[in-house]
Amino acid sequence: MFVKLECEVFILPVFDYEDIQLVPNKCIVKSRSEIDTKIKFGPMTFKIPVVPANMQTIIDEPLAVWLARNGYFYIMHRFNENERLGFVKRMHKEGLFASISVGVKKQECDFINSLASEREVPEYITIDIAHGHAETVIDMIKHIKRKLPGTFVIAGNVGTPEGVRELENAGADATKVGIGPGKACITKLKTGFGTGGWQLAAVRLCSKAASKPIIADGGIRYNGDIAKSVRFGASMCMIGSLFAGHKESPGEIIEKDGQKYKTYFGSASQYQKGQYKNVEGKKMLVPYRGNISNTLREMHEDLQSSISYAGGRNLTALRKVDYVIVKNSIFNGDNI
Ligand SMILES: NC(=O)C1=CN([C@@H]2O[C@H](COP(=O)(O)OP(=O)(O)OC[C@H]3O[C@@H](n4cnc5c(N)ncnc54)[C@H](OP(=O)(O)O)[C@@H]3O)[C@@H](O)[C@H]2O)C=CC1
Ligand SMILES: Nc1nc2c(ncn2[C@@H]2O[C@H](COP(=O)(O)O)[C@@H](O)[C@H]2O)c(=O)[nH]1
Repeated sequence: MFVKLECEVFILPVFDYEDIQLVPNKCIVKSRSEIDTKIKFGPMTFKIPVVPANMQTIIDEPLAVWLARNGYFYIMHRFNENERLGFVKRMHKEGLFASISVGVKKQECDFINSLASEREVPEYITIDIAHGHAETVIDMIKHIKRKLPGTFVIAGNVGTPEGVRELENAGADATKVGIGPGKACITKLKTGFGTGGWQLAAVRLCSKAASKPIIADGGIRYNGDIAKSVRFGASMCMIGSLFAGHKESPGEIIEKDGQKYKTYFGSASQYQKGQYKNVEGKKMLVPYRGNISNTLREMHEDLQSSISYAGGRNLTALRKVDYVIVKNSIFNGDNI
């Protein structure tokens, strides 16, 4: 499949995670334990290039504390608006970094002003909007940079090189790429728009235009997709559904036919919004998976293996590997 962009001359390949295989290089380590998966992102360095999605069924304060304490990046969601100042204060009091989300409405500008006047400067602020290539987001980036110049600002979501460039030019320190590839997403069905089905190709296009880090957001279904995101230019991967089923996940536990599940719902679903208006998200059950530390450990180990296949010792090795497009055939007829 190919997409024609703007004029007849540029024809770009379109693919998603399941269409790509990375091509191995000679191994240069004796053990995968020698391999370093750390990533510097903004002012801090983290164990792996992965962040749980800033959604209400994925992250809450106890999990944010655990992640920060254990060397992982986190972004708190923005849906408990009035708790955020206290959250930043509590994280700082514990000697932990504060990473929060904001929207773009008028009261969000006032919230930024209150952080500035209280001298509570979060290390990271993420502007979390469905259609991030917008003047409202540009204004919010400028407002945060004016009031809290020390904060690392992540802005999104976008799905095009033009979106990345405009947000970077407005002052964003990183951009988040992904419109509609999420598991709980129905944007692609309700609006006809987005990067659903070609998210990895969109990450590639956007990263080529970017001069600052990008976060690949949505559509990651297997640990190998993290290596693929890095190959195509992501510095960080935001993941929702793979993190939804844990003991620590805030979603409700449900028992059905003797099996345990947790609920996962979209941030633009009626369950988040409290009403059926401009709904672009749905609710689902995901199988219960036990402790999040096991999943993070497995992601770390799998990424170490990926880097060994890339023929390197750290994440930079992944950026240079060859790849092949194997349209929807990587499963080779197998079901997982
Ligand atoms: N990554 C993705 O693909 C998507 C993610 N989401 C998630 O859902 C949550 C809610 O997002 P969002 O609805 O933006 O947040 P809000 O409901 O806070 O909306 C933010 C502002 O943007 C306006 N707005 C929202 N969508 C559009 C649009 N398509 N065109 C013009 N203005 C718009 C809203 O006004 P009004 O509502 O009056 O239009 C509001 O003023 C976020 O967490 C977001 O990340 C949602 C959809 C897609
Ligand atoms: N279109 C929508 N996208 C949403 C919604 N809520 C969250 N999201 C996005 O999904 C990713 C997580 O994707 P996953 O494939 O890892 O589950 C998240 O980070 C948001 O960008 C929504 O209601 N509609």
